[in-house]
Order: sequence, then structure tokens, then C-alpha cells
Amino acid sequence: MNISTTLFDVGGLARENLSSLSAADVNRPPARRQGVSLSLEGLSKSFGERAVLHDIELQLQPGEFVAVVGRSGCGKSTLLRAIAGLETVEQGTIAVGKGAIGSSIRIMFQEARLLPWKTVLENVALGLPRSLNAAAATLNTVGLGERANDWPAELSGGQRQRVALARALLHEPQLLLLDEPLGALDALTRIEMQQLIESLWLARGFTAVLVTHDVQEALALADRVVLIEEGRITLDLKVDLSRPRARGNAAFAALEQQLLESILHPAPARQAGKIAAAA
Ligand SMILES: Nc1ncnc2c1ncn2[C@@H]1O[C@H](COP(=O)(O)OP(=O)(O)OP(=O)(O)O)[C@@H](O)[C@H]1O
Repeated sequence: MNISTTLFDVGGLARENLSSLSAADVNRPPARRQGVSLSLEGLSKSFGERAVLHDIELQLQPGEFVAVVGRSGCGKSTLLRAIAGLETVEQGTIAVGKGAIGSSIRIMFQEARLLPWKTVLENVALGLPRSLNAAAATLNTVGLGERANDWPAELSGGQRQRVALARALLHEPQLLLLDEPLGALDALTRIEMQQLIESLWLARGFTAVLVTHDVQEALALADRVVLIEEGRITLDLKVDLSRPRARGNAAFAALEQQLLESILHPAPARQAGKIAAAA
């Protein structure tokens, strides 16, 4: 079996799984076959005089989905870029998997970053030009099979992000990093994309780290939500809700409230509040 056939099979498998997932399946942890562990220890990063990340400790199990939230400028993107190897760090270690070289990491940004002079299909197959069959299968997986020969300029913003997602998935990432990938989309498209990301994650079992400003998005998708305040992790909240998650339900709303309170009231104030409440 050549590489492109293998990739095609994986794409086909994902599609099959998507359509055949039962309610019981989605509440089971995703298959661990594709995800890797991620371990950040004592991570610190400065830009010149400005310290941006302080002593970050974070452990992810293979296949876990973690969302990172926090106020603008708190260091979320810097953390993600450091994990992707796009930023150097002064201190600390980042271990992906068991340290084996070749763990596949892909990152998706708020803009799709497609090449305008290449077709949709060619954009998906970027870097893997011999994998056009696999690219076509992956385009089907994200619902854009019929747009393969269009130019990126002919697509909507949401469709472009689907192409970017297909491009990332074609590499069968073991770790998928998502830097506010749905930030520029309208509310409905956003929810559709969240459902697509969740179903692909359930089917493939990659490890995922999602940076988002949207508390509902974090709670809809993640197993854990991590809050960063001024470069420090100040909250690591387990989201113990069954999937698919209904935004209207009381448990969801309670977690949303808790998370919003935490974001709005920085850690020292929360600390003071606790002391005041105890006194
Ligand atoms: N290349 C850079 N050079 C200098 N400072 C930088 C650089 N990149 C980021 N910073 C600074 O690091 C801090 C954290 O930025 P980062 O982009 O990680 O924040 P963020 O939490 O992702 O913000 P947002 O939610 O607004 O995207 C900010 O103060 C920013 O100005």
C-alpha cells in the first residue's frame, strides 16, 4: 500500500466514524491512536524586558482537548507558538510524545493563510503534492469536496477555514494547535465549525490545544479549560459534561458563569474574595 492510499484510507475512516458515532461513542474518550502527550515544565518567555510567560506547567494526556482562555495580551498565542516551536523559550521544557522525533504537529490560525494562486485542492495538498487523492478525501471530510477546483478567493471565510483544517488534517497531526481559528466567523458558522472540529477529534483522537476568547466555545469543545492571567496559569478547570454539549443546560451555564467570573476578576481579587468570605 503506498502512502497516498494509506492517507486516503485514514480520511475514509474518519468519514465513516463521523457518520456512525453513537451517543455512547461520543461520551467515551476518543481513540488514543493518533494523539500524543504534551508536557510543559517551568516554561518562561520574555520579549526583551517584557516577561510574557512565567513558569508554565501543563500536562496533556494523549488525545486530550484543552482550551486556553484569558484576557487579550495574557500570553495565549505566545504559549501556542512556543509549543509549535515558532518561539524560543528562555527556560523550561516542552516535550511532545515520548520525545520521539517526527511527532506531527500542525497549527491553525485565525486566517486560513491559503495561497491565492493555487486551487482549493492544491492548497490542501501543500507540501504533500503526491497526495492529491488523500487531499480530495480530506476535503470531503470537511464538506468541501465539490469545491476542489475553485480558487480560495471564491470561498467564504468559513469555507477557507475548512480548507485550512483539511490541510492540517492531511498531515495526520498527533497534536493540533488551534489559535483562535474561528475568531473571524459569524456565530452560526462558528458553531458548525466547532461541531466539525469536535467530530473529527472524536474520530481521530489527536491531542488538541485551542486558544479562544469565546468561553462557550472552550466549554463546548474542551476536556479542560486553562485560564492564563499575565502569563501564569491561574485556573485549570475540568469540563465534566457529556458530549455533544448542550449550551442551554444548567451544568453548562454554571461552568460558563464560573469561568467568566474567573476571567473578569483576576487571581489576587479572587484570593481576596475568598479571604473576605472566610472572615
Ligand atoms: N514578537 C513579539 N515581540 C514583542 N512582544 C510580543 C511579541 N509577541 C507578543 N508580544 C507581547 O506578548 C504579550 C502576549 O501576547 P500574546 O499574543 O501571546 O497574547 P494573547 O493572549 O494571545 O492576546 P490576544 O488574545 O489579544 O491575541 C503581549 O504583551 C504582546 O505585546
